[in-house]
Amino acid sequence: MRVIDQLKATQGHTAFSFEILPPLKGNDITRVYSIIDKLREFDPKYINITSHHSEVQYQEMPDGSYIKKKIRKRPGSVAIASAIQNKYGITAVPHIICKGFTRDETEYALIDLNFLGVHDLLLLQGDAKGPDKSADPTKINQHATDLQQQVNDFNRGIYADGETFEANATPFSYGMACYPEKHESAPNMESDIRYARMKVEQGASYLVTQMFFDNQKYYDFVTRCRAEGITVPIIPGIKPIVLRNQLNVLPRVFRTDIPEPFAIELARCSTDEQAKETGIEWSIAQCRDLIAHGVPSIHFYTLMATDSVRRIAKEIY
Ligand SMILES: NC(=O)C1=CN([C@@H]2O[C@H](COP(=O)(O)OP(=O)(O)OC[C@H]3O[C@@H](n4cnc5c(N)ncnc54)[C@H](O)[C@@H]3O)[C@@H](O)[C@H]2O)C=CC1
Ligand SMILES: Nc1nc(=O)c2c([nH]1)NC[C@@H]1CN(c3ccc(C(=O)N[C@@H](CCC(=O)O)C(=O)O)cc3)CN21
Repeated sequence: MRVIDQLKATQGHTAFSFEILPPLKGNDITRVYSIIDKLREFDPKYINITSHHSEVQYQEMPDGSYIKKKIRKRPGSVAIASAIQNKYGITAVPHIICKGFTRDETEYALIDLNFLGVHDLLLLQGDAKGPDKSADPTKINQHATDLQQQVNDFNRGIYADGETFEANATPFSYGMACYPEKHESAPNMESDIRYARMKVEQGASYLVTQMFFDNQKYYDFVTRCRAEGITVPIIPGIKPIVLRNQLNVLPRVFRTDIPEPFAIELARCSTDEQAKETGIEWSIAQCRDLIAHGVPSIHFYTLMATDSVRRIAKEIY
């Protein structure tokens, strides 16, 4: 069932979903299955699979010179999405990103996903991992809204080069990202919400938030979006903190505030194990409050935090 239909079918119960990363190149899919097996009992309505483009790295040669290498550390999002759907019968949502992929490459991924019966996507800009000077910007989608146009065109039977084909009987549906604390490159919140509204007007059936640790920021953001005419579900994204240094890393990398009481508790932790326990408690409190506010679903970012997500889910579902 499509994500949006899953969200509509919750009948007042907050649904559970989570996001996984493809294994590092060289590892097999059993790593993915072991995460899903740990979280399956909480009835995930859908599972997101992140997408990672290649990164440019310089490798030192024996003679002291360097060669430039493009390395894709975590390939396989399309295949993993299909494998999950077939093995578990759970809706898989592969991420499709702009950065690092030409429109042609994206088109081939859409064609493969269509053949595989994976019809839910999350459309994102993606993070730039070092400048790739060989990439031709005219061949790459710049913003998530450009990628969205490509998917909409594909749904209508128009390829990236303008050629037409008989549109697929089963079009893609998709969600997109939003930022309760503003995206780092947005000049102001108004502009960020304007683009969020554009995403919805042009076809996003729901929005999922960047991680946040202060629910009030999420509630205020939802109120503002509703006032701006955004009516689709806005799914809160929750990241359990598992490391002491995330107190400083997450605000720097994701521009998300850690509220003072939580920051004080984390600063008091002398081991990562204590930070993990503190993170679990904070997420449980956050989720209980979100559920009390009737959110349709909570989406968990599981990276390094599968055990935490399991313990949180046990408490709240
Ligand atoms: N679930 C997930 O995995 C999530 C991932 N992210 C990540 O956050 C990053 C940003 O992704 P998106 O939000 O998809 O990027 P985006 O392209 O929608 O937005 C990036 C910035 O550009 C602005 N913007 C959007 N469309 C524009 C347009 N047509 N013209 C000018 N400005 C425009 C936005 O307001 C924002 O400031 C990515 O790295 C993504 O992977 C963020 C939240 C959740
Ligand atoms: N900008 C952005 N990119 C993403 O890939 C992304 C988001 N936002 N938000 C939602 C989810 C959550 N994601 C993530 C990704 C990494 C960590 C993480 O824990 N990273 C490491 C290193 C961070 C760094 O230094 O780059 C950490 O120790 O915190 C957490 C959540 C992936 N997704």
